[in-house]
Amino acid sequence: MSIALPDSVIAAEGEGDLPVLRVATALATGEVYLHGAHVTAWTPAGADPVLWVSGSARFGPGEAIRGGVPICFPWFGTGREPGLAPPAHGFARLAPWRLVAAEEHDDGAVTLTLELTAADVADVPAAAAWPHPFTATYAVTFGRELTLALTVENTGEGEISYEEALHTYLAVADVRTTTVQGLDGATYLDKAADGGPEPETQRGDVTFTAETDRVYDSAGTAVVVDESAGRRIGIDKDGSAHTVVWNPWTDKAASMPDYGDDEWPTMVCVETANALDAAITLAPGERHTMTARYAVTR
Ligand SMILES: O=P(O)(O)OC[C@H]1O[C@@H](O)[C@H](O)[C@@H](O)[C@@H]1O
Repeated sequence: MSIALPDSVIAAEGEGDLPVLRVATALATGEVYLHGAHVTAWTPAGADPVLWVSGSARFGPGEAIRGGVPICFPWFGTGREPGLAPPAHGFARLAPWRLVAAEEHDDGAVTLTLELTAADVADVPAAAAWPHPFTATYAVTFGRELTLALTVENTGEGEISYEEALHTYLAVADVRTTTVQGLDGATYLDKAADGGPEPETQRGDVTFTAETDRVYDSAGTAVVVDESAGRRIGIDKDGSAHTVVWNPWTDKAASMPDYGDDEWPTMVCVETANALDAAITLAPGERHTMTARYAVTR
């Protein structure tokens, strides 16, 4: 099925010859690859790019793009059961999503809707580990705000359970002078700590002085305060019990082949997620939507 595109959207060949949709409106520009339904760019008019993509990112079948907004589904990290990973973070970011709708709204914002079903992942090797019927629908709205809404429907006859994250890589001038507000008092699991899985409690704003890899119990708004750039990125959300904050710092950066050794100061991931004990369980016919909205302010 070919979908009619508004004038503000073009279909093109992107990096690695992968199909990409590029949006250009008076409000913003943006880009989404069908591979992984991966949003790789969003730049509101008059602003600097908000999403970060590594200069070493790999674009190709079987590769997850390093940067932008990878979709983690139906597991997060290594998942809650043995036998899911590798790959980390599920198969959705490796899968061929389909464009099912493209709409320009009266205010000039553009929504691209992509879909992935169990049938679409028949040839994705990692999907064999989670053999459940589902339909995932991802509505991406590029405007003065970026809105990402991931809906998963259980189309089978048994219960399904999954984890999910919108693993957003945000561009910052210097992570060492960046803070994340909104998580004060939240408990978190520190995946970077040697001390084990005991939850800790956030005191004040999150600052970055070492590898940071934390899953916060937080359903509320977070704000990335990028002091050196003089801008703030607000992340408002619905249907999400966790906020994950990640920066690999030096050693982990050096260990990743698709991430430049010196790139770590220029990004921070603030992820809208339902992981671990907040995994979503759906009865047959049920659906769940997780939404993240990003806005830039000075
Ligand atoms: O390298 P990946 O699979 O894209 O994952 C990047 C990071 O993603 C984060 O969400 C995880 O908490 C980290 O542990 C992980 O290292």
